[in-house]
Parts: sequence; structure tokens; C-alpha cells
Amino acid sequence: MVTTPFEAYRSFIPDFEAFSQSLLEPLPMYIRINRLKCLREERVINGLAQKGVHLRSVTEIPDFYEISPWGFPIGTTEEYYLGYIYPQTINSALPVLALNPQPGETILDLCAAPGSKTSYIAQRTEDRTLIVANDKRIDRLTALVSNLKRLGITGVVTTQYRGEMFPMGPPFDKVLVDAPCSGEGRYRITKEGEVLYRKETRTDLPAIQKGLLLRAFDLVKTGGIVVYSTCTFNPLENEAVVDYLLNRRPAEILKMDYPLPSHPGLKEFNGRVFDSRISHCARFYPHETHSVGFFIATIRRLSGSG
Ligand SMILES: C[S@@+](CC[C@H](N)C(=O)[O-])C[C@H]1O[C@@H](n2cnc3c(N)ncnc32)[C@H](O)[C@@H]1O
Repeated sequence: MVTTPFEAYRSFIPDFEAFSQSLLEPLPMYIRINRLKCLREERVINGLAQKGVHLRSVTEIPDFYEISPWGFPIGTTEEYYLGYIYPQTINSALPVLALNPQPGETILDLCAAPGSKTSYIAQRTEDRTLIVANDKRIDRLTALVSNLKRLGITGVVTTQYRGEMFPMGPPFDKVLVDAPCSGEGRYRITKEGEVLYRKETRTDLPAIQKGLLLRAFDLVKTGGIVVYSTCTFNPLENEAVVDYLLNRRPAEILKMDYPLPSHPGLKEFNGRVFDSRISHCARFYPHETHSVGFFIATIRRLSGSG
């Protein structure tokens, strides 16, 4: 039996033993082909094959490929420097697919750096949407700008605000809140017993997440979409945050068909009962998706004052 820090979640994580076992396996590695620059995918497939790297198309997610061997330093290849590929885990595509960005829309990515989702939004819209990519950290925004430049993306404006205080102005069509979180979904243990991706934080993450989601909602137009995502299992950073919004604003949670296996949002946790609409949120587990753990709420702003 594998011991993990997730015993408190045993009651709701499906097939808990398989889940725990999966945390001992290395994380599969994926890339996205950047079609804004790479017009012939054979160029990438053949170029990487010459270096001993093989690609398997992830049929469920447009533009994504699993690479083998997993540990290959893909960020040192010519294909990476030319902006033809972007290393990105498959779950990270899901909030963008949920946002369903369309050319001509104005989209705010409230916690954007280093730009994995911003750049996928640009790719999905052929760089024909105006994206405002915000992050509170300048060092991470610098990485975002460098990524966008390498990928050949032009339709992005960057801003540096605490998202909770992002200035009110003309409303956006859509807002993505890929929130700072405890990152539990990235937890793995190596054969040597080393714990990967464990984050220690003294910050009150749920308080920050609630502030970000509320502001995102106020920044989107009536009928517009807010997607809230985290890579953690913790219900206090997921369902409880969405519950907080539902109690304060006129919102609807959309029931989505995600292309990877998912489970409904929880009805309750530790005796705390959540709004029944939260069952339309989606939870993703690493042993079922072969990727990191994830949570997504796709929210529509309704008219009215709440
Ligand atoms: C999960 S990461 C975002 C990853 C990014 N969406 C991507 O796909 O590349 C969370 C980001 O939120 C930023 N952040 C943390 N607190 C914030 C706040 N109060 N307002 C805005 N950004 C914040 C962090 O600097 C970090 O870059």
C-alpha cells in the first residue's frame, strides 16, 4: 500500500489505491504543435525522430502529442527554439477548450504566466482575438512575453495587476482564472522517495482564489463566460470557491463534455454542503487522465444583481 498525503480525500477519489499507485509513476510528457508557426507537422515529427524522440498523437485534444522517452530535454531542441512546439500537459488544454475562444472576442487571462493557456487561446483563434494576459509577478510575465515571442503570437497585451484589483472597464467576452493553488495535482514520488511538486505555502489560497473569481465575474459581460481552473484536489480551493461565487452573484455552471475522463464536483466535504449546481464542475484524476490532477468550473454570467 502506498502512503500519500491525500488520505483525507479517500472518500471521494475514485479507486483510491490505483490513484495512490499512479503517484509513483513518472508524469507522461506532452507537447503541443504550434500551428501558428509550424505549418507542416511532419517537420516536427521527422525532426524530433532524428533525435530519437517519438510522438503519439493525443486524439482527444487538438494539437497535442505524447513524447517518448518522457525525460527527453525537449526544451533544448531546434523545434522548441523555432517555436514549433510548446511543452504542455494535456489537462492544461481543457480550460481553453471550455472557454471556446472565437476570433474577434476580447479575452482576459487573469493569472496568465508563463502563458501556456494564453498561447493556446491564441492558437485556437489563429491569433485573431485580443487577449489581455495579466499576472501579478513581473518575473513570470517576462517568461510569458518571451514564450509568446518565440511562438510568433502578436494579439496579446500584458498587464501586471493583482487580479483581485484588475481595473473595471469595458467588459470582456470571456475571462480565464487559472488560479494560483496548492498544486496537489502535480504531486509525484520518485523511486528514490523524492517528492516532486510539493508546495508549502502560508498564504490563504482560498481567500485569494475567491477574490480572483469574484473579480473575474465582475469583469465579464452579461452572458459571458468565466472559466475557473486549478491543479489541486483540495475542495476548499475548488468547490468552496465556486460556492462562494454562487452565493454572491447571478451565475450558472455549465455542464460540459470534456474530452478526458472526469467526475462531477463534490456535493459536500467534511460536513460542509455545497450548492447543488456545483455538480456541473469537473474533477480530473491523474490515474484516469495520465496527466496531472485538475478542477474546472465553466461559469456563465446571468443578468440580474444576484
Ligand atoms: C497556475 S499559475 C498560471 C499558469 C498559467 N495560466 C499558464 O497556463 O501558463 C498561477 C499564476 O497566478 C499568478 N498569481 C498569483 N497570485 C495572483 C494574483 N493575486 N493576481 C494575479 N496573478 C496571481 C502567479 O504568479 C502564477 O503565475
